[in-house]
Formats: sequence, structure tokens, C-alpha cells
Amino acid sequence: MLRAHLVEDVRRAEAAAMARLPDGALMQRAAAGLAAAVLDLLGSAYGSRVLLLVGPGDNGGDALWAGARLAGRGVAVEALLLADRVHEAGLAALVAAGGRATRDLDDLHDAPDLLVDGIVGIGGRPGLRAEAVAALEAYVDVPVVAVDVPSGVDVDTGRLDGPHVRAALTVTFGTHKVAHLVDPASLAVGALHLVDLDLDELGEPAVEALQPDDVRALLPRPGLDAQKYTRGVVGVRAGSDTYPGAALLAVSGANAGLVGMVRYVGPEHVADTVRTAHPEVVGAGRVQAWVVGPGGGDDAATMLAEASQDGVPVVVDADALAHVDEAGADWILTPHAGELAAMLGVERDAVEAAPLRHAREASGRWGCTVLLKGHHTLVAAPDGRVRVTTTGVPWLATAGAGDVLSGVVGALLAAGLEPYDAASVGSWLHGAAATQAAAGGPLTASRVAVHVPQVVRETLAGLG
Ligand SMILES: NC(=O)C1=CN([C@@H]2O[C@H](COP(=O)(O)OP(=O)(O)OC[C@H]3O[C@@H](n4cnc5c(N)ncnc54)[C@H](OP(=O)(O)O)[C@@H]3O)[C@@H](O)[C@H]2O)[C@@H](O)CC1
Ligand SMILES: Nc1ncnc2c1ncn2[C@@H]1O[C@H](COP(=O)(O)OP(=O)(O)O)[C@@H](O)[C@H]1O
Ligand SMILES: [K+]
Repeated sequence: MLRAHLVEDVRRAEAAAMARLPDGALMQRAAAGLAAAVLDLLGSAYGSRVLLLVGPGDNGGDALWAGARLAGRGVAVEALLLADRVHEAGLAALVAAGGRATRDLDDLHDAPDLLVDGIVGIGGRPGLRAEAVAALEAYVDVPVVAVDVPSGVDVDTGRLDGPHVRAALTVTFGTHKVAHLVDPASLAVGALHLVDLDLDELGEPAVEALQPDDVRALLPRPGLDAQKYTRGVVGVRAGSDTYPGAALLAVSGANAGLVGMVRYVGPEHVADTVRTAHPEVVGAGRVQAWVVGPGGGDDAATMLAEASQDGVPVVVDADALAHVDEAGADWILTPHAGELAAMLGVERDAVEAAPLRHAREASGRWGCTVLLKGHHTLVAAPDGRVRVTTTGVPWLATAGAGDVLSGVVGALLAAGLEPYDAASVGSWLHGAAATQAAAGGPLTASRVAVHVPQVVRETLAGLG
């Protein structure tokens, strides 16, 4: 599991580690890891130029000490000091190693190959001061390595309020922070590299992200004595005269092999199309979970009312979301930002600016799992836990992709996974299938469903 902790938890664990380590040991480990990552990115030390942007705190200290190490390896290192006082020992080390420091942007030599953002780290407030913005604007085309976090982001929430760094690589220390995983800040992080500091006592993570091993452990798989009913039956109520295709897509996700049987209930001509495309699918009957809503149009309210009567878990998606009054504790709501905004009576922009807060709020309000779709989809449980999906590609932002997702999640729910696991594992598989289907290029929603079995196969085999 990839875990992200709040700043207060990082501070506490850091204090405990500092109490048992020699002075400055943690910063030296951080700086060594940072310098190694910068060297990797540069390719070669000699002839390379690096500019450190140095703020007032220990984040600047990390940058200066890493700069000293880089200068010692032959990199031409300059530091632009953006505060009246900077980390003194770090500055002295840089200068002793042959680096150069200035407070004046105009006093810098040729354009660097890389910027190192040591402006602020976990002690930073959102936004950047004018001098930092001017320095970043002077080198807009130069890739940035962020120290710990891209400066300017709100570390504990992932919000962006004001100017911030956009990194090509973020090198973080000890544990991940919320802003690394949660949108919109996660969009500014670039590649993410963790330098281990052996911190213990970090406590419970604020958010976490499933890794292939976690998914492997959670995936339902048939026992030797399995029969179709023991594997679970998922029912899909989706599609309408206006949107017949949504039924096909939701069924294709449900029918990716993760359950024993799939039932479809909907308009007769849609059912014909579903059966032609998926001959395995049968009609009404007992199910262990329902998927309700994709393409439901005006029928969505009836679909939801009928599915609710069975008392089994329900995945509520798309048109059915508008009709959720009271939700069962074992339901999963799967809105995108626009749908969640309508449910909560706020603007879409507000949800997009603070998806973590709104996903948590919705989960609390309806007392069930909420899966908020986006670049990094969030799954929030009513007890406060949140998982972030880091699989997937932007090509997945295509019509019908959400319908496939609801089917996959419903199948996992019917197979017996807890709602929180069904939603997060389903989202992980959906993203991984999209990445595989896209193979670096465009994809359509139908192709995502086709790739789910192969992703499951590779994950079970430990190839994920
Ligand atoms: N924790 C760990 O395990 C380890 C931590 N390590 C490193 O320490 C970093 C944290 O260092 P830190 O605590 O000194 O805070 P940091 O972020 O450098 O600066 C805070 C200062 O900036 C200022 N300031 C605030 N907002 C601002 C803004 N928007 N724009 C401009 N200035 C702003 C504010 O000053 P103020 O304005 O309030 O006077 C405050 O004094 C951490 O991210 C990691 O890199 C590693 O070395 C080892 C392991
Ligand atoms: N920028 C992005 N990067 C990766 N995945 C994305 C991005 N934007 C959207 N997605 C994913 O694409 C899917 C779109 O679903 P949705 O908005 O419900 O579309 P539809 O309603 O047409 O099915 C979701 O799984 C969402 O997480
Ligand atoms: K930084």
C-alpha cells in the first residue's frame, strides 16, 4: 500500500527519529536521496547546470545540502536565495563545494538544465511570493525537481490556491503527503520518488493508494469447489430508448469474468442487444448486488426503487444518482465531479477544487462508500478512510468509461468484497485496463472492458 500522511503526523515521526539519530542526520539522508535523483535525471554531472531556488526553511536546507553534493560531483550549481535568512549550514556547504549563491535573479549565469524547488516544503502555506514567481517565470521551459512537495500546493488537502510549482519530478522524504496523490495538486507533482528515512510512529495514513500486491490479495478468485452462484451474481439495470449503449458498456464491465453470472433488466430491445453482444447474460432473478443508472434517463428513478427493494448492495451511477435519497450502508455511489456537485448543491468548480473534502462529505452525508471519478479517482468510506486510484491514463476521459467502471465495481461487490474494497479495486483494475488498452494512444470505453481479464491475469501472476 502506498500511504500518505498529514503534516502533523510527519512532524511527530520526524521528531521521534531525530531524538534517536545524530544532529542533522535526517536532512543528510534527504539531501543524499535528492542529489541522487537529480543526478539520475541529469544523466551526467560534468557540464550540467542546476539552479536551486531556496526558501527560508529546512526545505531550502535540503536543496542547499543536495546542491553541495552535486557541486562536489562536478555539476555547476547556483542558488537563488529567496528569503532574508536561509539554512546557514547548507549555504556554507554549498559555497565550500564550489557552488555560488545570489539574491539577484539578474546575477545568474546561463540558463540551467534543471531547477530544484526548495522554496517551501511541509511548512509552506499555499501560494508563492512574487520573487519565487519571478524566478519560475524566468525559466518556464526548464524542468523542475520539487523538494518534498511542489511549493505553493496545500500539502494536507491537495488544493491549489494561488501560484505553485509544476514539477517534472518530486522527491519526497519519509512518507508520501496528501498533495502527492490528491487532485488538483497531484497534477503538479510529476514523477514521484520516495526517499526512505526509516520513520516509524507515522500512525494511520490520511489517504492511501492500492498497489498491485494489495489488489492481488483482495481479488476474488474461485475456489476448487466453486459454482456460479457461490461466485456471486451481479444484476445490471441500465440503458433506455435514448441511451441503449450505456447498458452494453455497464454489462461489459460486469461480464469481465469476476462473478459467476450477470443478469440484465431493462427495455426489451436493449436486452436483445445486450444478449447478442454477451450471450452469457441472463434476465431478472436473484442477485448479490445491483448496478443501477448508466443511460437510465427517465427510467432511472424506477430502476433505483426496484433495485433497492432486494436489500442487496447497490452501485448507483449516472442518472440514478439524482434519485438517491437514503442510501444503504453497503451501497456505492459513483459520481463524477458534476454529478457530485448536483447531489451536494454546490458548483462543479468547488468539487474540482477540493475533491477530497467533497468525497468525504458525501460519504458522511449518505453513510456509504463514495467513488468520485477524476484524474485520480477517490474512494471515501463513511469511517473516514480514503483510497486514491493512481492507475489509468487521461485517454480514459472518454464517453462511456464510467459505465464500464460501474459494471466492474458491481461485479466485485456481488463477488463478496466490502464496498470500500470493491470500489477501490474496481477503480484500480479499470485504470490499469485503460492503460493497457490505450498502449500510449487513444482508446474507447468498450476496449477498457475487454482488457480487464488480462489485467486480472497479470495481477494474479504478480506481473502488475
Ligand atoms: N519532516 C521530515 O521528516 C523531514 C523534513 N525535511 C525537510 O524539511 C522541510 C520542512 O521544513 P520547515 O519546517 O523548515 O518548513 P519549510 O517548508 O521549509 O518552510 C517553512 C518556512 O517558509 C515560510 N513560508 C511559508 N509559506 C511560504 C510561502 N508560501 N512562500 C514563502 N515562504 C513561506 C515560513 O516562514 P514565515 O513566512 O512564516 O516567516 C516558514 O518559516 C520538509 O518539507 C523537508 O523538505 C528533511 O530535511 C528531513 C526530514
Ligand atoms: N484526466 C484523467 N485521467 C485519467 N482518468 C480520467 C481522467 N478524467 C476522467 N478519467 C476517468 O474516466 C472515466 C470517465 O467516466 P465518466 O465521467 O463517468 O464518463 P461517462 O459518464 O461518459 O461514462 C472515469 O473512470 C474517470 O476516473
Ligand atoms: K518544495
